[in-house]
Amino acid sequence: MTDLYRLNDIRFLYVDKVALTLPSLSVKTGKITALIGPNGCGKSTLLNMLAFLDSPQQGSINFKGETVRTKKQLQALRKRVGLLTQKPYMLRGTVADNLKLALKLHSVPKLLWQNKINEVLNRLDAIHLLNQQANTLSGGQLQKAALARALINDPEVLLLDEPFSYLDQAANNMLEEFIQDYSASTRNLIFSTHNRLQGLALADEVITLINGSQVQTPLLNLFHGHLDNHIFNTGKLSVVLTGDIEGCRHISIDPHEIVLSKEPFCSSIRNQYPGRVTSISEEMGKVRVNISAGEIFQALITFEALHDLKLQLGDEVWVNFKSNSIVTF
Ligand SMILES: Nc1ncnc2c1ncn2[C@@H]1O[C@H](COP(=O)(O)OP(=O)(O)OP(=O)(O)O)[C@@H](O)[C@H]1O
Repeated sequence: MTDLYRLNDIRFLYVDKVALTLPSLSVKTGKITALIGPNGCGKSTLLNMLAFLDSPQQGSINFKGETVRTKKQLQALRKRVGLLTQKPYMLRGTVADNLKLALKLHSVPKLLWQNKINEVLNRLDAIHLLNQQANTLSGGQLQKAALARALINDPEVLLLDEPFSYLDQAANNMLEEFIQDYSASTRNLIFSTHNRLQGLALADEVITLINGSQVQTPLLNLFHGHLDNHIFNTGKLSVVLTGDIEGCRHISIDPHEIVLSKEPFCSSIRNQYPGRVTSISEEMGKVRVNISAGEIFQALITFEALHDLKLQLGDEVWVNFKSNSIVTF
């Protein structure tokens, strides 16, 4: 199946500051894709590019097999995607007025407007906002109204930039359900979040960005620090690395690669740290255990392992991982 997007050799700059460097990046068709990474890593910049609002200074974007070359193409493609920006902006007038304008810009016959507006607002449980002035909406209501606007023309791709930012628990749950239902309808959805666990839990595919580059790690157990002679020092603990590594600034350890034990291992594992269990929760059929051991580690273990270890909150436990399970960048 053709990729939804294929980006090649991309460089995006704000004046002379490089915001994105992506040698090759693909987004699969019919999936929920999460774009995760810390503040300032380039998520919004990438989403604006995927919405065809901004073009990179270098490289090419291919959408559904079509390589974008001209301004005319960009303008046409903009209409095929829906973007919910991080800080949505609505024009003066009611929510309905804003939705009508979105329909008008897509040349939808007037006859269909009311039905479409009611349908999209009902879908988001927001029909009560229909006649509310846009400038009186709360942060969460504005988010819903803007999501309705992004959805109303049934886009081929829905792009959501940090959609959970201003939501209370109920609205957060509603949006999570919306995203999960969206996947069932085989539409394409890409959302950005700095909440790694939310991204991992909701998405089929995850794209992780650090400092404008894609990294092949889920960013769990991500630690920053300095490398000195195969010892990576985070300031709170020292981690032994092996192999030919030069000047890395970050390490991450896959939570599946962390082995927990009640006693220290007498084995070749070089990285062993005593800690204390700070939380235990179920996650996607496994058990996530957080351990405070200098740094906070997250381990994903089986229910059998939890049972065998008889782990409880507050228990002392050893965090163990092999040097070759550490990703450096
Ligand atoms: N208009 C702009 N002019 C100059 N620099 C910008 C501009 N917009 C973003 N940047 C810079 O580009 C980098 C990427 O920003 P971007 O907004 O894409 O990151 P982000 O991952 O979406 O961040 P956040 O999670 O805080 O929204 C940052 O260093 C940011 O300061």
